[in-house]
Amino acid sequence: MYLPSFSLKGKTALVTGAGRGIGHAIAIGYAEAGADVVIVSRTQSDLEKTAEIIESKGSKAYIFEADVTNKDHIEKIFETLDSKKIRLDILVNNAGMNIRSKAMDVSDEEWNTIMNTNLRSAFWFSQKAGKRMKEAGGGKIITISSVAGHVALRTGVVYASTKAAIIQMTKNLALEWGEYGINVNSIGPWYFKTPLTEKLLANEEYLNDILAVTPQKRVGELPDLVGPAVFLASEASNYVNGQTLFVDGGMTIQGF
Ligand SMILES: NC(=O)C1=CN([C@@H]2O[C@H](COP(=O)(O)OP(=O)(O)OC[C@H]3O[C@@H](n4cnc5c(N)ncnc54)[C@H](O)[C@@H]3O)[C@@H](O)[C@H]2O)C=CC1
Ligand SMILES: C[C@H](O)[C@@H]1OC(=O)[C@H](O)[C@@H]1O
Repeated sequence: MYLPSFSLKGKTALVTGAGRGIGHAIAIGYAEAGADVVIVSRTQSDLEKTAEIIESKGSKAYIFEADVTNKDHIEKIFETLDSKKIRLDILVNNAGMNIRSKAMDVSDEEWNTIMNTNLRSAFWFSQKAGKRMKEAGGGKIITISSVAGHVALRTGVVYASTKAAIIQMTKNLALEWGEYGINVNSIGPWYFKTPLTEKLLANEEYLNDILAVTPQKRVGELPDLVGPAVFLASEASNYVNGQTLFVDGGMTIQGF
């Protein structure tokens, strides 16, 4: 038999930023693939809505209202998972944000907020999850980067720097943890309509600029991203390590 399993049945995944947007979609997609899901974000009401949908799919949802920039919150999440003996097979570092300042205008506060949310949190969650996955004999770590980590965009140098760093963090963690059966990969989306981007995408001129450099001439729909996220969380990607999968309608191949 050559076809590996794409199912996540019997697995437990932790998804940060699962209250809305891409994280919400991945959390539900994982439940549809059979996983139980630990969902983390700052907004309890968003988490409860996500949990309700996860449970409607026959999976368990574990809610953690937390700020991923607060290391004590991260510590508390893993202490709780350990005390409740909740396994961790899959980690998706999704939580992220952007402040689209020009480089000459970036403040210290903006730098710290974007770096702490997008990059620092992903490393601490990965370190905590990696230790448990090593003990368990393996696991899957997926971090959401961006095409902004690979090509220059007009959406901010600090955000782009965090997304490029995620690509390199992914390679280094894969190098160190591959022998423990841990697959560490990243997904680099182009534009998807979410609360983070809806104002931008509502601007017709801006949307036309996006489509002009997108071979598929459309922005992403959330199922376009959930498929690759399920692949990287499943046994079907057991020999894929340290990679960044750009889910971008062909944007990153666009030359002239
Ligand atoms: N939407 C898009 O077009 C693209 C998004 N991305 C990345 O995808 C990821 C998700 O983006 P979207 O779903 O669009 O964003 P969003 O703003 O719609 O959702 C982000 C989620 O992260 C949570 N979050 C943010 N800061 C947090 C914190 N400090 N602690 C806990 N939770 C926090 C929010 O509560 C929300 O649930 C981000 O890493 C973003 O950089 C990458 C490329 C394109
Ligand atoms: C493609 C980028 O990641 C996209 O650009 C933005 O302005 C948003 O911050 C998204 O992340």
